[in-house]
Amino acid sequence: MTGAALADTREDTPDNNRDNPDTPTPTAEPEAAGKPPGLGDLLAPVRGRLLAAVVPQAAAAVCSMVPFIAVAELARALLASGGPDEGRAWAAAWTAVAALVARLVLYALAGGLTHHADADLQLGLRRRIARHLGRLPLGWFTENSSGEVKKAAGDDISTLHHLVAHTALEVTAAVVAPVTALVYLLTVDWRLALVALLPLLLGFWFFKQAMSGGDEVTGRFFASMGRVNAAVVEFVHGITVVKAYGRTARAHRAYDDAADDFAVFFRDWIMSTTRASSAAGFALSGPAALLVATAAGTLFVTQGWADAVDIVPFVLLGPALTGSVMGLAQSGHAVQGGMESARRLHALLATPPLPEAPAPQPLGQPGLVELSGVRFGYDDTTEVLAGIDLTLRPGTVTALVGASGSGKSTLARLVPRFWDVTAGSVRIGGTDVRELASAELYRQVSFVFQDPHLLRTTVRDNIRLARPDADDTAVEAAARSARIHERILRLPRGYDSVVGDDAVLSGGESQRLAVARALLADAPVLVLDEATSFADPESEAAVQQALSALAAGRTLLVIAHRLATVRDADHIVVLDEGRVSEQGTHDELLNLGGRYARMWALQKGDAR
Ligand SMILES: Nc1ncnc2c1ncn2[C@@H]1O[C@H](COP(=O)(O)OP(=O)(O)OP(=O)(O)O)[C@@H](O)[C@H]1O
Repeated sequence: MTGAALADTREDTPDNNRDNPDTPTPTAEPEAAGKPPGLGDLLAPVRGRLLAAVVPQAAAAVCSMVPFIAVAELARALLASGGPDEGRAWAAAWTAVAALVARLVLYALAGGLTHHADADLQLGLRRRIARHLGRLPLGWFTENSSGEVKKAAGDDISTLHHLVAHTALEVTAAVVAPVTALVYLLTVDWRLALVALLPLLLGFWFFKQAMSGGDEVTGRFFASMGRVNAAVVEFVHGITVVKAYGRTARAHRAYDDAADDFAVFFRDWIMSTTRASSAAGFALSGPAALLVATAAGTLFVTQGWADAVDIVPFVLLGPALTGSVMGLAQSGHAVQGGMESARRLHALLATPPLPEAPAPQPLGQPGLVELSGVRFGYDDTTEVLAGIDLTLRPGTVTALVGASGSGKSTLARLVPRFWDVTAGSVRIGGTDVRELASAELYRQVSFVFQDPHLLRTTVRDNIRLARPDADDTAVEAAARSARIHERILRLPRGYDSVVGDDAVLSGGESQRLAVARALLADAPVLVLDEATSFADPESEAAVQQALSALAAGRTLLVIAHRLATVRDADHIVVLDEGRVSEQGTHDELLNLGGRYARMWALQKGDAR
């Protein structure tokens, strides 16, 4: 991906500002002092609307009980001992109709309010995340997988949808409807009403039994499930190695063991909770409520404690007392899921961005890159670069070579400010990269790394990503220089072929496409880290030659493992454990007879 292209997605700039105390500290999303932010903080922007939605929802829940109450009253009016009361019967019927209409309107109002709030919340969160991602150090993206970002920006925000749009309303209805029924039943016969509550109390008790040790069991469930998933992922990822080395049976066994452990745990868990949860389910079911209402009603009537007609309301409304409790358990799960998502979203939003210089400085001589006293470590314990002084001049190619792990890629990535130095400075055109506006920085530096990222669009648009207005001649010239033009012409639709669709490219071809893209971006500084490593030696040499020709007026920093491809570089820098151990031209370094000369002899021997 070219720097110029990335510039569009970034707004701000330097973190790790240990060297630069004047620069403001990174502005991660604020957190309440002492308390980790949670779901409540995330929902704060829509809290008012959610509360406003609860009012019509509560009224709708009352209205949902009114038709049952009306039917009960209708029965009592028609079956009254003094004969049918026609006026009361009609009043009950009309009340039922009015309540049904009101319920419809109120539900729509409440649902509209929460869905509106949900849409705003999602939009706001997605914008915040996109803005925040654009301000994170580029290095953050090398350490955090796109899967994690997708989970937060996509899945976690979607999880919040159910919570915001539905859960508050479901909980309100699940509480208000039974309370309405209970209040009415208390007015009919308070003794029978208390008896009708028995299934609810029993159900709660059994439910509590079923859930005992819930946190511990849930923890074990996820741990066990995690082991199964890890075994599957390991098996699938390593399938080629596993097969090639004939270890299929062993890899299978790891998966079998994890699956067996999970099966044993799950069986024990289900066995231990099945009885209690089934009993809870039965106690809270409609038939149990009916059974209690009719049995208690029969007793009351036969004992002369109540009129037969007063049993009707209990038969009609008894099931409503318990019907919504199981739904409440589901809502509990939704809240738990929402809290988990909120935690992840907050973690992402709390990642410190690179601070942007308050007053960005203008650029001096474009293309001049100076590293002075550069020290850097990914953590506080290990120093990867231990004092680098280096000048990359416009019009020259500088090659970084050295053993694996000597810090070449780290050094190259400090130029486009993937991270900030721990000490020292990186200057472009005389200005510290921390003092440059990020858009300016990415106009100055393009980079191509070993694993180029191509977008699922036409080859042409992939090449002109950084300069969408570039004409076809310019695109083709860049492709020619990167030695990929001929290959593109052989694609089914040439430059209009779509990557991943009818443009299926090898690793080396993708890299050359990325090089073409970087060339077209035309930044004064070009950083290439193993950018042609997948290419065969012949085309790698050809691309490197083309790049050298293009170096006129540009500053090139090249990392290549094959020394033959950089022997013509103007300046070769040998890194050893984070320090420059030798530097000079190919011939100078060979004459020196040091590390470079040994590496060269070794690679020449290999080549023979
Ligand atoms: N993102 C990272 N987080 C933590 N440590 C890292 C990270 N990237 C590299 N390192 C460590 O920093 C050291 C230097 O790595 P670097 O990739 O810069 O070396 P290199 O010379 O480019 O190696 P190679 O030639 O194998 O690519 C290594 O010890 C590596 O493990």
